[in-house]
Amino acid sequence: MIATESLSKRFPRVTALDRLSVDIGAGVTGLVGANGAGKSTLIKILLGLSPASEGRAEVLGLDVATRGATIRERVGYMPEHDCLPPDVSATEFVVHMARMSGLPPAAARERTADTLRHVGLYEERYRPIGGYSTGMKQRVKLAQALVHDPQLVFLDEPTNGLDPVGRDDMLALIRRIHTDFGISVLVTSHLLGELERTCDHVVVVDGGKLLRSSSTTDFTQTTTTLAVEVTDTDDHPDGTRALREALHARGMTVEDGGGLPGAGHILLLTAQGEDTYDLVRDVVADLGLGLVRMEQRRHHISEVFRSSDEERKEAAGHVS
Ligand SMILES: Nc1ncnc2c1ncn2[C@@H]1O[C@H](COP(=O)(O)OP(=O)(O)OP(=O)(O)O)[C@@H](O)[C@H]1O
Repeated sequence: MIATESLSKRFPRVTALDRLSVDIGAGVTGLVGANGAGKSTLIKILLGLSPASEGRAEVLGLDVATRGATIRERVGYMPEHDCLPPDVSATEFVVHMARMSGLPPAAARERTADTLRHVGLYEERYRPIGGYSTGMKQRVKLAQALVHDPQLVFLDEPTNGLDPVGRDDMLALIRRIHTDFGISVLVTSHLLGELERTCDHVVVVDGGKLLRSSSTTDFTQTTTTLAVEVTDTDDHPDGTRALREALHARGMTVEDGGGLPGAGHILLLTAQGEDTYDLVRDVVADLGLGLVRMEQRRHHISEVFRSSDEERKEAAGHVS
């Protein structure tokens, strides 16, 4: 769907993209990076709206440097910032955008009604956009990106400014764009957790460079770390501590489950094969504790950032 080869974009004071080479296939792909990482710049280059300084890129097999107009016919774009006219209704605006994309009047009206229904804006479609909530405005922006039935959509920070419920609704909607209509999605966010849940594939950029590109399942692959949680008992009012001490006594290295939900009651230890499970089970039973859970931990995407930060700090340390 998208391929870039050593793509760079330099502004006078900053390099927004730095020799980025990445291949993105069909499905829902998350483009994640902190503010200023170069996400919006990449989208503008892929749409043929902004020229690259170096390198090349293709979208749907079309060269972005020469085929921008054709790319924009086949790709929908939801920009990050508010860009909606306040005085017109969602219907008027989306019909206008459909006409701009080349749909005849009747088809534009029909597609607009269908798309607004799909994004959950049907009831309010004749009210002026100026009176809409942030969530409703985001849906109008999404509808105009979808109205001409594109093969691919670029969604730039679609959950920006939404409350947690609004975020979840938007993420579910994004997933359905692919499952219900077969449209592939490139969605940007600076929030890792939401991409972990929504995307098939995640591309991580940092300072305009590619940090990692892999399937979400690869990101969240299981580790050799076991998370163990036990109950307290009358004999052991702090069951977690009792277990930690007992495992220590058997030569195991045990850490507190710091960043995990319910932290404090969770112990982390490295599994040395199947025997570790049996050992933990036996120690828990000997102490008379209840075993709430014992599971292999999964990686979180945020760890990719943490380890790259650590690498940077380490590199800086070596220089100084
Ligand atoms: N037109 C421009 N002129 C000069 N610098 C720019 C321009 N557009 C972007 N930049 C700079 O390029 C870098 C990358 O910006 P970009 O908007 O692509 O980041 P982003 O990852 O989309 O972050 P955000 O979500 O905050 O928009 C930033 O340092 C930004 O200040």
